[in-house]
This record gives sequence, structure tokens and C-alpha cells, in this order.
Amino acid sequence: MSRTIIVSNRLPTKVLRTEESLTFQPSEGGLATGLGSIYREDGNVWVGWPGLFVESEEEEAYISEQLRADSMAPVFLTEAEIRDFYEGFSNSTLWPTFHYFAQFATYEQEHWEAYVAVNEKFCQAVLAMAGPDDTIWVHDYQLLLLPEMLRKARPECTIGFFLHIPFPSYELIRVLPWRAELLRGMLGADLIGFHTYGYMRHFLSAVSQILGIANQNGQIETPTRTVLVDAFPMGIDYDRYEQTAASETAKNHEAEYREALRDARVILSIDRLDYTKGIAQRLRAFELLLQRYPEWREQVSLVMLVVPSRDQVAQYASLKEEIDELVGRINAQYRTISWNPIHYFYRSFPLEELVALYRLAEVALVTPMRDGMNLVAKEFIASKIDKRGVLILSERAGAARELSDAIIINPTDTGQLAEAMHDALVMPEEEQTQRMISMQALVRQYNVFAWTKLFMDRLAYSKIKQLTLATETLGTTVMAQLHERYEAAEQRLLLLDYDGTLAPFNPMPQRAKPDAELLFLLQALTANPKNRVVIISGRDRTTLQNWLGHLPLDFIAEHGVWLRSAGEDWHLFQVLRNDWKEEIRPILETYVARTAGSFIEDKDYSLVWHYRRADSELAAVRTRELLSHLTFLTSNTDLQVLEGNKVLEIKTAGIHKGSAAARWVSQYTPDFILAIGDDRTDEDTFGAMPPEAYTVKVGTDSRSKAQYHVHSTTDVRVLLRSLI
Ligand SMILES: O=P(O)(O)OC[C@H]1O[C@H](O[C@H]2O[C@H](CO)[C@@H](O)[C@H](O)[C@H]2O)[C@H](O)[C@@H](O)[C@@H]1O
Ligand SMILES: O=c1ccn([C@@H]2O[C@H](COP(=O)(O)OP(=O)(O)O)[C@@H](O)[C@H]2O)c(=O)[nH]1
Repeated sequence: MSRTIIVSNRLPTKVLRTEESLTFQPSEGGLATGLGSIYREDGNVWVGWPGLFVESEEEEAYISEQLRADSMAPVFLTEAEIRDFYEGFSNSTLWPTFHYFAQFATYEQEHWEAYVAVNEKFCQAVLAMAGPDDTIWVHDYQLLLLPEMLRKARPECTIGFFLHIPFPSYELIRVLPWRAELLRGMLGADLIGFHTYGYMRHFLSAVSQILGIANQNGQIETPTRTVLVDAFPMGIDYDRYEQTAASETAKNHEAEYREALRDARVILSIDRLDYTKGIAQRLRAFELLLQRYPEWREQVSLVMLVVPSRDQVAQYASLKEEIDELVGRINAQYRTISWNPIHYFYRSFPLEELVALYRLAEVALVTPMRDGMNLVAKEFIASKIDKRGVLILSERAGAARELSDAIIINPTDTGQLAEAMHDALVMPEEEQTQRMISMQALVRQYNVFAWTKLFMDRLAYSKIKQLTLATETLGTTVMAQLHERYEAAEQRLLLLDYDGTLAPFNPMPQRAKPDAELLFLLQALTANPKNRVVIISGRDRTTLQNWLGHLPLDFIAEHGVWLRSAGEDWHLFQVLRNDWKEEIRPILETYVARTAGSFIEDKDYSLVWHYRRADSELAAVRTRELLSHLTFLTSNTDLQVLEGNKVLEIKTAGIHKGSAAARWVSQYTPDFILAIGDDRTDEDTFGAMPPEAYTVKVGTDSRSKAQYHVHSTTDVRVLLRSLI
């Protein structure tokens, strides 16, 4: 039976050491509370850290056994790992960077190394648990490298990844010294999910600008697989909160609190201690409310729950001091004998008491500076079974994308926040109910079960999509048949593209010179009199001549403009004119001026606009512009525009790799053909081949006309070596 293995840094249960024993308690934090409702189904397992350092092997065995009974598999972390991996790289590098607090971020090589090592530790733990048919679902920023590690160990495995925190703009990500490794780590997954479309867009932009891999509608073609990227706003277990809110226990707790607070109306705030949550700013706004509207004094109390979190990290410790100080000051200034402005708790509450607070509060203040989603906002809504109450929500929480019936505020605008509290306190009941009903309908429908189903269905789809690629992998069976036909053939034609096929694609074209291994391979292939080896490239003939001219190779240069058979002279595909260049060159020059990093290559009978060194997003926009501009100019002429790998080439129509390759096929009547290429211009070659030819695409683009695909230039070399 196939199961889902959930993997996250923290397990939904945390183990606490008291003086006499170990106790097991639910973990706080949205990831654990949100996913906690679903993992026990169908024999699923959750792999993660149980939240304490074990002191002996016996203790480890005891904890493992207890957790196993509840479908959890603990990964034990040492004190040094918690310091460098958890408090260090995860919470002092990634957390501040991803939440736009880059000024708090540290960049320590030791922390990075611990991060790699702990991700590896999780990888081993997952591999020990997961069968080949199991689906692995990795969660959050502590495990960004894990998808790729798992992929290397199990290439066919189904891996999903979900990020619970924001994915920031490229400008923040680019600062990280390990940015490329982190993105590649995530791309090990088949599906990558984010809470919002905005985070997804930032991720796609970072992948394009840092790794140079473009996407089409959230579909990324890596050299080995298609990876889907999508937005899945996480929900809560709605029924659980609704039912708890209706329970006697919650009602009794609420009655207790009401009695203690007398008639004071309640504004509620609940968060983990975190500088991202805007707690200090919220306190200042509450103070401003009391200043601006003295009528609320002795009438309204702020009940503020702060759950201890990451207190070993410096910024968290100093935030705690700041909050203590602010609460102390405001209370000292406004308190009366019978009224406390702020009731501040620094601990965590059990579910029933939490829900009792949600019931009690008229207003919930959820005002983070940045928050991936924020489940407290959704829990408040689900607990309001009387359909009253007002949610004040920061525009920078992921939840704001969905909960548009909340009062949406900018958390740095203290004045706006104070006004929002006032507005909430005077909001007519009818309006409250109207807003609450519409938010409840949404939170009920898009609950955590719907979220999981949506993610899992999409993950299954990503796998089906990979398997139905138009091209088939050049596997052992096909290879055996290919070898058999190769051996039996008397006249073989090998059509080999250069950049991205024989040599890896290089951002500096002149650096892609053939290495010794490639020269050896080509020499060995051409040494066999049955072989005719054609280098079929978009490059100019001089470069090809200089690099490879000493070998008995045939050449198709400039995408079919110049041709040369081994031992003969270069000749043109047909008589060509060049007068059109004077009209087109100035247009390309304006695009160079408007697109930093792009340049023009002037070939004998074509002009090429290269953008491999330009900003990838700008280049995508300019390419579309230039294409439509050129299409307009070249209509009714004998010119064509070819789109290659990060190039646009303008030349005489009808001449391309395909038309040139067709000449070789008709001239030499080969009984074995192998054509290999990687980019769009090679599609013309594939399209011109007879059906019995072996056409091989480097990469997994499902739109290729090739019959087969290999993953990389390394695979091409393995294939060519096998023919020697
Ligand atoms: O494990 P901790 O270091 O104690 O931190 C608790 C969790 O905090 C973060 O939660 C996020 O996930 C929520 C659910 O998707 C989301 O609503 C919230 O905005 C996020 O901040 C963190 O991402 C988790 O990994 C932590 O376990
Ligand atoms: O005493 C508490 C206070 C809060 N929470 C839970 O902690 C989670 C906080 O998640 P959220 O998404 O709001 O933010 P995060 O802490 O994950 O950044 C919510 O499910 C709360 O119910 C809890 O378990 N005990």
C-alpha cells in the first residue's frame, strides 16, 4: 500500500522533560497545528524532530516507541545541530531573509554546513521509512535541500514540497551566498507549493534569474524533469475549532474569563514570540487608541498571548524584553484599580482555553509585518459560532489574500491600526455578521483537508505529466536496438548539434571550446569509414573551422547557411543576399541599448540578437517585443526569424538546420541516422528526418519532435562512446 511520508523539522508532538518524567504535548506553530489533523490517515507517517535533546539511548528508544504508536518517526538532533542548523541557518539566516528582515540575517559557513548535514540526516531517516511507492511530502524552510537529496537517492520517487513562509523577492534571495544550492534543493521535488501566488511568482523569478531556468505557466523544465509550481493557501481543521467552540469546556472557560474581566470588551492577539508578528507595533497602536479615544479606557482590554519561541536566537530574546517593557509602561500609565489595559501571557494555552479566548474576543488583532499564512486568523473565524466579531488583518499575512472581509491594514501604520480597532469596536452587529458569514464559508470550504487533497492531486498529476512526455528516455531496450542497427549499417549518418549537445551551454560562447574528451570522441567516430559525422550548429563557420576543422568532419554552420563536407571547401546553401541587414541592424541595436547584457552577432548571412547575459525576465519581455516587431517587418519578405537558446536569429527563409540536414540525408542515402540536439533550432533537424532515424533531444521538453531524450551533455558523450 502506498503511504504519505510527511517530513518537517518539528513533529506535531513535542516531548518535554520535567523533573521526574518526559511528557508529550502538542506542538505550537501553524505547520504542526494545521497538518496535525491529517497525518494519521491511511498509515501515513510523520518524520521530524521531537523538540528535546535526548540524554541516553534508553530515552531515545522510549521516545521512539511512544511516538511510533502515534505514527511518528523522530529524528533526534544534537545540541550543536540545534544551535547551528535550527537557531543558526534556519532561524538566523533563512527566516529573517524570507520575511524581509535581512538586517537580522547572519551568513555563517558553519551554520550552512550544519544545515546541509541535518538535511542529509533527515534524508537518511526518510529513506529508511519510505517504500518505492510512497509519496514524500517535505515541509518548510528548514528542509530546502531535502527534495534534491531524496531525488538523488530515489530518482523515480514522488516528492512534494511546501513552503509555509513567504518566498521573498529575488532582491533578498540573491543576497544569500548559498542561493543557487537552496533553489536547486527545492527543484528536487515534482511539485513545489506556496501559500500565495505572490510567493510563487517570486520563486519562479529567482529560479529564472539565479539558475537561468525559465518557466511556462509555473512549469519548470529542469534538465531531468518537469517541476510544477503552484499556490495552495493552507486551511485549518474547521470542524475541530467549530466543535470545540460549541463544547461545554470552552463555554465554561469563557465564563470564567468573562467574570474575571468584568465588563471589559476584549481585543485578542495570539502569536508565537516573533519579530515578524508585529507585536511591539500592535502594542503601540493600542496605546494610541487609548490616547486618541479616551472613552475606551476602562472599557476595552487587550488580551495578548505570546507563545515562547526560539528564545536562544538573539533577536527573539531582545524582542521579549521590548514587549515586557512596553506592556509594563502602558499598563502602569493607564491601569485603574478595577481595569487592566493589557492582559499579557507568555506561555502556551491548550486548545479549549485558546478557543474560549476566540469566543470571548470581539476583535482579533492579527497584524504581522510578514507572515506566510497565519492560521490564528482562520481559527478565530471558525470559533465564532455566534457569527459576531471582527478580524483586523495585516495586508502582509498570506491569509489577507483570501479574507478580504476582514479590516485589512498596513501593520506599520500605527494610526491606521488604532483607527481600525476603533472601527471594529463600533461596527454594527449586522455588518459583523455579514462579514463573518462570508469568511466562515470560505474558511470552512478551503479547510486543511481540501488543501491536502488539492496538493496531493496536483502532485499525482505532475507525475502523470512526466510519464506522458512525448519523448521516451533512451533506455536500455532502445539502446540495445540502436546498437544492433548501428552495427548492421554500412553508411551511417550522425548529425550532432554543438552547444548544449556536445558541449555544455556556456554563458560566454567563446568559452565552450571542445575539450580533450570531445576531440577524442569525434576523432574515434570519424576514424570509422562507415561513419559520416556532421556538426550541425548555429555557430559561424570560422569558429567551427578553428575548433574542429582539423578533424574529418562535415559541417553545417550558421543554421544551414554554410556547408562543408570533410576535405572540401565551404559553400553556401544557396546564393544569398545581405542587403536587408542595413535595415534590421539598427532595430537590433535599439534592443541592445534597451536590454543591458544583450549583444548582436553579425554572421555572414544572418544577424543574431543574443540575450544569455541579460536579466532573464527583462529578456523574456524584450524577446516577445522584438519577435512581434521583426515578424511585422519580415512579412512579405524572404526573411525568417529563428528562436534558439537565448538567441533570435534573422536570416533568409527556408534555410535552417532541417533543410541543410535533408541534403545530407538525400546525398548519402544512409542506412542508419542518429540526430542529437537540444534547442528549438534542432527541432528543424528532427522534423526533417525520415521515420527510421533515431532523433534524440537533450532535455525533457515535452514539445520536442524528437523520439527520445537524454538528460545532459554527459549522457550524449556516454552514447557516443558506446558507438566507438
Ligand atoms: O518550529 P518553530 O521554530 O517553533 O516554529 C513554529 C512554526 O512556525 C512557522 O509557521 C508557519 O506555518 C504556518 C502554517 O503554514 C503559517 O500560517 C505561518 O505563517 C508560518 O510562519 C514555520 O514555518 C514552521 O516551520 C514552524 O514549525
Ligand atoms: O498557546 C498557543 C497559541 C497558539 N497556538 C497555535 O499556534 C498556531 C500558530 O500558527 P500561525 O500560522 O498563526 O503562525 P506560526 O506560529 O506558525 O508562524 C495556531 O495554530 C495556534 O492555534 C497553540 O497551539 N498554542
